[in-house]
Amino acid sequence: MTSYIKIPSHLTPSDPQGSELLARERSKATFDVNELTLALYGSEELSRFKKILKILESDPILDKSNIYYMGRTELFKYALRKDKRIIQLAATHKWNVDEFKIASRLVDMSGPYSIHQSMFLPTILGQGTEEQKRKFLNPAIRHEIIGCYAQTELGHGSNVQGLETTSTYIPETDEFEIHTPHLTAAKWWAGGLGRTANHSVVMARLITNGQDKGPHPFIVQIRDLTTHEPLPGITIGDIGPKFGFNTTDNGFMLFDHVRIPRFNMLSKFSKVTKGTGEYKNPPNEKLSYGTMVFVRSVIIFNAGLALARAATISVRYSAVRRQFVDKENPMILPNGQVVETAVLDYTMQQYRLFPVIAQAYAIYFTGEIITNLYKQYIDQSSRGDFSLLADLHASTSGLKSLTSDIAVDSIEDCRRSCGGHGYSNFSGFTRFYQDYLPNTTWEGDNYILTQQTARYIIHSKQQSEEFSLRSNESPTIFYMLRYLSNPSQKCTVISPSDFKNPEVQLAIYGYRAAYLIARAVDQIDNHKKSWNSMLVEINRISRAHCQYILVHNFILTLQPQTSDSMNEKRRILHNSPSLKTVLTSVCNLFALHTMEKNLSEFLESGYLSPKQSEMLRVQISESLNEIRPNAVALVDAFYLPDYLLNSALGRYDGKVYETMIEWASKEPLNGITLDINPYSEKLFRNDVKAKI
Ligand SMILES: CCCCC/C=C\C/C=C\C/C=C\C/C=C\C/C=C\C=C\C(=O)SCCNC(=O)CCNC(=O)[C@H](O)C(C)(C)COP(=O)(O)OP(=O)(O)OC[C@H]1O[C@@H](n2cnc3c(N)ncnc32)[C@H](O)[C@@H]1OP(=O)(O)O
Ligand SMILES: Cc1cc2nc3c(=O)[nH]c(=O)nc-3n(C[C@H](O)[C@H](O)[C@H](O)COP(=O)(O)OP(=O)(O)OC[C@H]3O[C@@H](n4cnc5c(N)ncnc54)[C@H](O)[C@@H]3O)c2cc1C
Repeated sequence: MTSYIKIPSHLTPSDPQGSELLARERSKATFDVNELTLALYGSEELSRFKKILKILESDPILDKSNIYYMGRTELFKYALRKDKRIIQLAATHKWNVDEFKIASRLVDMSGPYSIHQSMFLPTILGQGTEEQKRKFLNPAIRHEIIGCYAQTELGHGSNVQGLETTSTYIPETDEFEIHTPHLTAAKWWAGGLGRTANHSVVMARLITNGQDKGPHPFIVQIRDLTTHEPLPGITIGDIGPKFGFNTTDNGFMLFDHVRIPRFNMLSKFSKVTKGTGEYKNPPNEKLSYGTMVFVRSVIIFNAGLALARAATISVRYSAVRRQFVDKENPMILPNGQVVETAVLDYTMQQYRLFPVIAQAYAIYFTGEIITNLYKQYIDQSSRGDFSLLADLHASTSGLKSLTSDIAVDSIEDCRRSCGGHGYSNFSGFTRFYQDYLPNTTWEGDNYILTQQTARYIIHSKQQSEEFSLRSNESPTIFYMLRYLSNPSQKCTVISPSDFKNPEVQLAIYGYRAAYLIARAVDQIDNHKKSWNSMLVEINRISRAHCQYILVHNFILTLQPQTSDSMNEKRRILHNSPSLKTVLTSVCNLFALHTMEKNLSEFLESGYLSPKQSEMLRVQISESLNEIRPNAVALVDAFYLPDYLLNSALGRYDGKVYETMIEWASKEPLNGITLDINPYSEKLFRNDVKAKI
């Protein structure tokens, strides 16, 4: 890339250098970073990751050095080029789905084909018959057709039952007619629809024999495969600039009585019979919402990765960045020189950043557990057993909401922890934050989704006679019985270190959640409170329940398991006392910091006393001290390469200042000649100065 300013090459940052500071941090670690990386990825995935990284890093089309200087159109073209390139590389190197996902994660830019891969393919896979998969899935996997997922409309997104687009069965021709009856029925937001897709999953109300059977998925070809023009009766466009996610062409679409064959209704679960138009009910009414459950489970896992990334940038930078000399405890180099204190040594910075490391680990482990639960559901449902669906829907809804909220808040906290440089695109936070942000809205607005979780739990409590029975089936609400059976219990903590006991932590979380649930049920059942009047409480219930799950899963991950049930990753962890020790500190910090952030609810429940809450704060401070020597190593273990981070602040080698000035010298604004005379005729000249 062109530099427009020549930076004097003899200048280096004042000592100590960033690389030296990070090396000192790394030498303090009490555990083997490579071992922890292996425990997170597993040897097979790690070696695939390294292999794919090498390919991507050296590919000129996937070079990221220019992207901070691009506007929307240029960025979109770049995104299309890189999407095509990944597909070509996948074919050359014969990548499977997992390898393809690794490559997409590393290239780290939503693109015109993203929704094809994340929603169009999974919808056909999950909702199509074998015949439909042969017709649509195989060409879609080969990218001979490109699809999108058009569910949301201009007037309705959350209320799926309120969608207005219709799909009416026409027995005479054995077709469906897709139609947009009102402006509010215009499909809106679908990723890839604006300029790219030639097919779409369209969620439309199925009307047959005059009866409205509600929203169902249909495959509709929307553009000509040769000219790429919209097909007759279909109007399509890009919806315009957005807060972020500008590398994807989110689109709108209107249908004017467009006919498609009956075959195109995805019919794995419900069907319309040829000629008679008879409707065959699905085994569970919500199976057509299956793609949302899948994507929500992916969002939970991705929240852990987003937190790991934010923590990596801000922790490394805070180890390099120095401000003021802490007079009571100055930073002294091996040569005796007193230097300014690394901002990571300020306790306030630790209190802001170390909980983010802990959140990343906590959500990573729950992400893995939810991914496995989803696989288990898919396995059972393929045999006609849908018993896990209600619990899976409840837990993925609440956890998607909680984890993406945590991630959005923490990414911004991490960005701010980098001071002024956090505001520069070179921090690696700007597009990352903008593109992450819609995770709190898409696949279900985060506030709305908490109602799904709370409703499931409240129903379970209301049916308390069968509750114990149902809780056996439900892997996520078994804890409630224990606390509901003895509502006057008190927390047993008598000294700060008692808070480190996992049993104590679970009891505190369990009691608080059960208390909120019992109180809401009392309000609804005995005081006839309306659902709407209870929405704030309902949101609290879902969050309390999901925080319990996160803490429970972290503790579970660290507990010894029978070797049979342990996979390679867990075996590495359990065979290493040093890993278990450091992760136990991280787990404690997660549990206790989350508790402190929600202290009013724990106190209100009466389980925790004000005296105990003081001890809690003492123990949090203790946990921060425990983590301090391992902070950089804990983020290094995430193994997020510079190629992914694309951050001057979070570089592995600590060369923050050298990179900042080098990247600034490439700003094209530095290359244009300006006429700043306010009275001259020309506003400015666009000719470029001599290139260096
Ligand atoms: C093969 C190759 C694969 C490659 C894959 C590669 C990569 C994959 C990777 C990545 C993906 C990662 C990240 C991001 C990807 C994509 C995001 C980008 C784009 C975003 C797209 C979108 O946003 S698409 C649109 C999404 N829209 C929504 O989410 C709408 C939200 N609203 C709803 O879901 C629902 O309407 C509702 C849940 C809010 C309310 O439901 P509704 O039916 O209206 O009514 P009720 O509330 O009355 O519920 C009735 C009962 O049904 C239960 N229920 C509801 N939903 C579900 C469900 N989904 N599953 C199961 N059960 C459900 C509900 O609990 C009620 O039950 P009870 O009657 O028993 O109480
Ligand atoms: C970047 C991006 C990409 C997207 N990609 C796609 C895509 O590919 N395909 C697709 O189909 N869709 C897509 N969407 C749409 C997305 O799924 C919806 O925007 C989302 O589900 C929220 O729905 P809504 O916009 O109707 O919000 P609304 O429901 O209108 O929400 C507005 C406000 O009302 C509140 N609210 C609404 N109902 C209730 C209630 N019952 N109780 C309490 N509060 C309530 C909400 O909390 C929110 O604060 C995308 C959206 C974005 C931002």
